[in-house]
Amino acid sequence: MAAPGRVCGMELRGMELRGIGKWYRRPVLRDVHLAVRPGEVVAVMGGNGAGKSTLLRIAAGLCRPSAGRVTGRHAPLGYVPDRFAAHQQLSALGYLTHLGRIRGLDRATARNRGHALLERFALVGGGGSALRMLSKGNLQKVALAQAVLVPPRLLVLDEPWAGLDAPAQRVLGEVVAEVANAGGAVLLTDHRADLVAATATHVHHLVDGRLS
Ligand SMILES: Nc1ncnc2c1ncn2[C@@H]1O[C@H](COP(=O)(O)OP(=O)(O)OP(=O)(O)O)[C@@H](O)[C@H]1O
Repeated sequence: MAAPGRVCGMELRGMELRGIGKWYRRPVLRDVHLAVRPGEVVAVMGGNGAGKSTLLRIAAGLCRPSAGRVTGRHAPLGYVPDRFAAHQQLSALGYLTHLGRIRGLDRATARNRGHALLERFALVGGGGSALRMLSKGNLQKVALAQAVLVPPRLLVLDEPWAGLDAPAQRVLGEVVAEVANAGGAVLLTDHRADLVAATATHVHHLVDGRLS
């Protein structure tokens, strides 16, 4: 296992967001500075529309900032969006196997790892369930499983507890801790202060586009 902060003997500074700004019709993010180091679980909290998802999309490289830059975004990246839309006919396990192969795993490894994650999150109906038939909470379990299918060095989670029952919430806490203990950097947002406080090593608040 790699010690936090070191991978292949090379010291990593982790991801840094410097002077991030984002404008749509109005400024959403203003001069945001944020570091997420290996082994850290950094949470960003804020009200509806505060810009949390926008910030996480920029961190994940899915959205360009209007100002500033992101450095140290190391692959593999795991990402759970705020809305995980899966309308495919594929089964949950078929989807994870497919995704694992795209991410460089061989078929057996992708399938075994996908199966183990779905078992761990206790997907109701099992891996054979069609994605489009899954309830919100069960679909969230698949979203989480795909994010850690290949152990990530950067894990970005947008409201990861949404829809999860109590046992799955506990599993999520364990999975996040495992990623951080293996030297991964975790950036997340959620509205549940108790879960965030129990999980994060650092908590920031986004108010009027600025981070405190
Ligand atoms: N693609 C877009 N085009 C225009 N405006 C956008 C876009 N994405 C986000 N916004 C706006 O940016 C603001 C911040 O949205 P964002 O989704 O980042 O907030 P949030 O803090 O994640 O909110 P919530 O807690 O409700 O999920 C909102 O006013 C939203 O309407």
